[in-house]
Amino acid sequence: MTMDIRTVGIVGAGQMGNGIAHVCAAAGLNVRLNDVSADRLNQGMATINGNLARQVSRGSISEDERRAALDRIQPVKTYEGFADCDLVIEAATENEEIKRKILVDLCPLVRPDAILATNTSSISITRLAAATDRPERFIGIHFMNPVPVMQLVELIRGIATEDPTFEAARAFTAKLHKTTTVSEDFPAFIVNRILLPMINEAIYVLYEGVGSVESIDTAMRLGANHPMGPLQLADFIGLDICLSVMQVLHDGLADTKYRPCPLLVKYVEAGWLGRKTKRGFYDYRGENPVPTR
Ligand SMILES: CC(=O)CC(=O)SCCNC(=O)CCNC(=O)[C@H](O)C(C)(C)COP(=O)(O)OP(=O)(O)OC[C@H]1O[C@@H](n2cnc3c(N)ncnc32)[C@H](O)[C@@H]1OP(=O)(O)O
Ligand SMILES: NC(=O)C1=CN([C@@H]2O[C@H](COP(=O)(O)OP(=O)(O)OC[C@H]3O[C@@H](n4cnc5c(N)ncnc54)[C@H](OP(=O)(O)O)[C@@H]3O)[C@@H](O)[C@H]2O)C=CC1
Repeated sequence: MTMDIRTVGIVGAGQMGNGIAHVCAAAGLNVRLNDVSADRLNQGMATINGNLARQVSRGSISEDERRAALDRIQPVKTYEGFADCDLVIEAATENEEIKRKILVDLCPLVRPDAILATNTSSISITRLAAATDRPERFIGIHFMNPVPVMQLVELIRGIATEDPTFEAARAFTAKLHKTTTVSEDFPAFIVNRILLPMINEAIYVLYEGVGSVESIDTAMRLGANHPMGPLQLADFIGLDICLSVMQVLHDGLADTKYRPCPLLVKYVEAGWLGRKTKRGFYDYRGENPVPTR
């Protein structure tokens, strides 16, 4: 019988973690949300509240539904708070060492039958599974940003992932009214294998002086009907994540076509990570975003 996921733990209350918490709570699931500091947790809860309030003001949910969803999310300071979870999703920083440490620390504190998942954008599911005590109950559940809006979730099995784990993950994403696609466990899976080289190429176009930030974004918005220009999207995703995905592609596929653009490296080294640090290819500190090149 397929495991019924009712209580979900989430590690990381950043833009993805809080988005996943939002959609789970809105779908009636109980959520336990964890992050490294009380500050980060409070920021995550405030973002969820803001996004739910916007849904109320647009009439897509009622005030009672907003309050009920918020009440279903319990911030937890330690992994002991995950003791009653059926599923725990790791959605922390895109860094393999950090993710492995989280998984190692988590395992003794969650139920032996609980499923563990990662929202990684690019890292091998099989390698992350090997850091756990239950590779057969480990899977990639890759949400897209912004989670409350984007329809797709990629499911990625590691080499050891068993069928009941896959079926439980599929039933869970169906409860969230998302559409799933299945990807094999290759670097960056399907969406990011295609999307991130396009973004990296846009940064090369900027680096080589072919166009300005504004002309590149306008070209792709109006010339290819993309909802956001590639540099605007890079800032939205986070330049640290973009760089990390390109590094995983470059290392994992050993092809120079995936070489991260040196300008992307420079922005990340400067701490200009996009919207989350208020500066990236655009400066967000004023009323309207201003291109930084
Ligand atoms: C890196 C990875 O591993 C994988 C990835 O996720 S790659 C990134 C994938 N995402 C994309 O490519 C996003 C591209 N951009 C878009 O689709 C659109 O610009 C967008 C949906 C983000 C915003 O669309 P828009 O029409 O400009 O915005 P707007 O009209 O203000 O909002 C549309 C809806 O989105 C919601 N929304 C917008 N931004 C949001 C956010 N950050 N969080 C939550 N909800 C948001 C709004 O509340 C609104 O909801 P309702 O329809 O229920 O009222
Ligand atoms: N951004 C995107 O568009 C998408 C990202 N993803 C993936 O989702 C994951 C999260 O990304 P995103 O939400 O954007 O990143 P963010 O940087 O917004 O959030 C990551 C959060 O994890 C926290 N964190 C770091 N270490 C730990 C830890 N040991 N325990 C608990 N929390 C921790 C960070 O805290 P602090 O900042 O204090 O270190 C931060 O609050 C990544 O794997 C990313 O690749 C997937 C799809 C889309």
